[in-house]
Amino acid sequence: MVANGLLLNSAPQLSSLPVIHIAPYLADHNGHGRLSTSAALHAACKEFGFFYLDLTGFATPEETEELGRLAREFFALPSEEEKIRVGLQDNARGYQRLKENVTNGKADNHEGIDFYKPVSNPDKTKVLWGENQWPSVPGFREKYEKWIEKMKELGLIVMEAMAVGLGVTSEEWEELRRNVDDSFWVLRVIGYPPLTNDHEGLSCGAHRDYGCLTFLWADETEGALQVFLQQPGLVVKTLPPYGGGLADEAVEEGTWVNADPIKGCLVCNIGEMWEVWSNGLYKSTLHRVIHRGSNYRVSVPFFFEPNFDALIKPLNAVLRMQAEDSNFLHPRERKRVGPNYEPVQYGEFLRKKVGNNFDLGKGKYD
Ligand SMILES: O=C(O)CCC(=O)C(=O)O
Ligand SMILES: [Fe+2]
Repeated sequence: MVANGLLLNSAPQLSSLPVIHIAPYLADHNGHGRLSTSAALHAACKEFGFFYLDLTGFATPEETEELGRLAREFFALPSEEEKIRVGLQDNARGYQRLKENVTNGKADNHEGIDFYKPVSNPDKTKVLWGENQWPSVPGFREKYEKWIEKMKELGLIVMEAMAVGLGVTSEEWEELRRNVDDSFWVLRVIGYPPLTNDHEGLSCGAHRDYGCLTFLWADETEGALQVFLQQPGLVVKTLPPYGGGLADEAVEEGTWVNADPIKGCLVCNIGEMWEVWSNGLYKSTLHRVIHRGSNYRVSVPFFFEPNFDALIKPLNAVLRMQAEDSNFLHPRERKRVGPNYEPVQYGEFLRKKVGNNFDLGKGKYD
């Protein structure tokens, strides 16, 4: 990392990423709990684009530990991995070997399995439109399918809570809900061997998630996931923000901080579609994984995404809020009020992203 021309090698310990409890939102009797969760989400999305979600009352640490155990069992079986390679299906669903995913032109030091929402008319000759490939590890499919159902439910809960935080009317919420009620979700099960000194890339290169909400469970490994927090005065090279085109590095002011796991919590962050909905008010924040320890790290991100045919455009509630705030300028573009983003057809956008994977030298997040 370059800071004021100096190289910083270690990420400072993060103390400030907020922890937001989902329980008050679930067990609300008077509206107060809901409003407090919504207000906390609003503040976290404006400030960081990242937060911890405490799942007490919704899921137990035992459930997530089991996901980790099953993932390890799978990654220890090379012959099983080869049976479900992405190339055997639609080039998106299935197992990707170590270093096969590329971010910012460099191979990522991880392997993983990708699952997507099943489609009703599968055709493996069309990118994204094939069938999921499940490992034969006993219990794997059953436990992961249960987790997917939970994460879909959580996605709708958090979406509603966020919408409330933005002051949407009930009609506006219904409209937004119709864009996410058949989420074209993605689940990744990722295995990270430790980085070796001769590896050119990272465990997972710096990127912004491109969709809606990411719910990440990771094992107890510390110092691996890092989040880029803006901090005036500290200059580092990063990627350009959403809409900034592909890959050229930009200079931003900030610092990389660790987002270590907290038991009972998921790490949650917003993707670029939320940046569009919120007209730039919420940030889709850069993050990366640098795993240098001695253990094999496992993480399981669930990407709660819009419906495939959703049209994503700045929400009226946000435009109202920004119009009332005479000081509002788009945080990055310094533009005046009004929509700062063109509408995005989610499915088309995703096809381009995933299509990139199969062009030489490009990856999921490029
Ligand atoms: O493994 C992690 O901690 C993060 C992975 C990630 O950022 C991603 O898959 O988008
Ligand atoms: Fe990510």
